[in-house]
Amino acid sequence: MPTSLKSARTKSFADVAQDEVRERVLAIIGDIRSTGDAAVRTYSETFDRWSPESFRLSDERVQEIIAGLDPQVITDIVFVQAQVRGFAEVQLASMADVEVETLPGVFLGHKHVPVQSVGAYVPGGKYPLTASAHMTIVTAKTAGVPRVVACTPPIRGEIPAATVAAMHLAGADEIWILGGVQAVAAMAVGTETMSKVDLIAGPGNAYVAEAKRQLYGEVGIDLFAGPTEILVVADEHADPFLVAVDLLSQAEHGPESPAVLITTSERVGRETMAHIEAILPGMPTADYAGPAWRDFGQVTVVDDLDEAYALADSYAFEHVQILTADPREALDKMRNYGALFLGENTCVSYGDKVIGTNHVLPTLGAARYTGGLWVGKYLRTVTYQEVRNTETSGELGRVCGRAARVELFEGHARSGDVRAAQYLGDSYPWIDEAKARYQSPLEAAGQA
Ligand SMILES: NC(=O)c1ccc[n+]([C@@H]2O[C@H](COP(=O)([O-])OP(=O)(O)OC[C@H]3O[C@@H](n4cnc5c(N)ncnc54)[C@H](O)[C@@H]3O)[C@@H](O)[C@H]2O)c1
Ligand SMILES: [Zn+2]
Repeated sequence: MPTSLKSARTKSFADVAQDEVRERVLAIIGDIRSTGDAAVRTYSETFDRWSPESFRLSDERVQEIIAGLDPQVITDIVFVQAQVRGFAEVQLASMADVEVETLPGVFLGHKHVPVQSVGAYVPGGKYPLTASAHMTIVTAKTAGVPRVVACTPPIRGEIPAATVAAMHLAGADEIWILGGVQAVAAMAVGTETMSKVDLIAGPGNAYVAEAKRQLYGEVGIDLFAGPTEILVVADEHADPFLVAVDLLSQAEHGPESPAVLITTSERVGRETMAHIEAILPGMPTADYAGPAWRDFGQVTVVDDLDEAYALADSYAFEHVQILTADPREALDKMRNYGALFLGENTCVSYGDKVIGTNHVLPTLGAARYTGGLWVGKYLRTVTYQEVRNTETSGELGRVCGRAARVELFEGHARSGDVRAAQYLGDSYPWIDEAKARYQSPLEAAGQA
């Protein structure tokens, strides 16, 4: 039986705030839909105190911003983008186009066609999330998306220079300093200055994630990627100090970010909690990490690792870190997670910032039905068919006629009938009657 050493104060952020978020987002989208750029500007002023002449940066401005950066920042961006691109290319190569002959002369196939325009949302309200530019833009460009519009908010009234550099180096075609619902809505519905996109990708806070959710259908979205979540599965071999550091690394994203430890060792659970209390006071981002841990932090002791995996699966969390003697076991035993981090030599921060797997990942249980952002999310798998054998076409026509009439679809059935008649000589009274009633328009004109 699981024993709780620390439970969350409130069940989840979704339970406490979702209604308020939903209504506010609905109103903002409605305003942007009706008054376009004017509403975008008003909301940018209200939420970000940001109202430049143009929200879109010119190429010259982008070059100036890049020139002002420490060269090491650029070198690191280039390194990380190479990791993200390299892995995305391997994933792309795993997606073969197919064509198969299923019956004599029947050719069925699928192709992967890139989405033609993408809006990449790069968060930046609390932190300038430079790495999100690699994740959304490099991956879109690897998929072959021709137009990528990149949006990020100003941070405390300033343009986030490293993020702009990352957007440019990733291959963004347009760079806009615009955040929140106003950016997502402008990209989805279009305004006087923004031409709308086909799909919006990228993570964000509860408002951004909700805006994508509400606009889905009108525009494509990658997935529901809201406030960060971390869950650690640890056995008695885990180092409680490391567990504490890694839990706080994700709690710092914001006060609504849950951090959960499931362990087979009560000692590891208690020592981790004590380390967290000791680390927090000296942590510059304690204003976010502290409340996140206090309100949404959980520690549960279970009897064995199978119970730990089952409990972890029930959370379906974004990030799941396995700190056990045999971390790879989780690959076979776990089902619900956005990304797995196996063993103490890696961590969620590597996934977030450097290693090359995508950090845009499902939250709030979305891991039950989707993985994270990857090159495949920017591709549409479209099918085609061709029948090169008339006899097979006639035989399919007979089946089509019968199958469609079961559904009372006479029109569908007739498309099958005409082919069965033409290629196999079948006769259908409706064809004879329709042909008898037919009058050629040329003859009709001649008679008049
Ligand atoms: N799931 C993932 O893959 C993933 C990855 C990275 C980051 N994240 C999450 O992204 C989020 C980033 O959040 P952030 O806030 O720092 O940046 P953000 O860019 O997502 O949001 C900032 C914007 O929120 C808007 N906003 C702020 N308060 C508002 C209000 N009261 N009403 C309406 N709009 C408001 C503002 O317009 C601002 O531009 C974090 O929650 C982080 O955990 C998720
Ligand atoms: Zn993180």
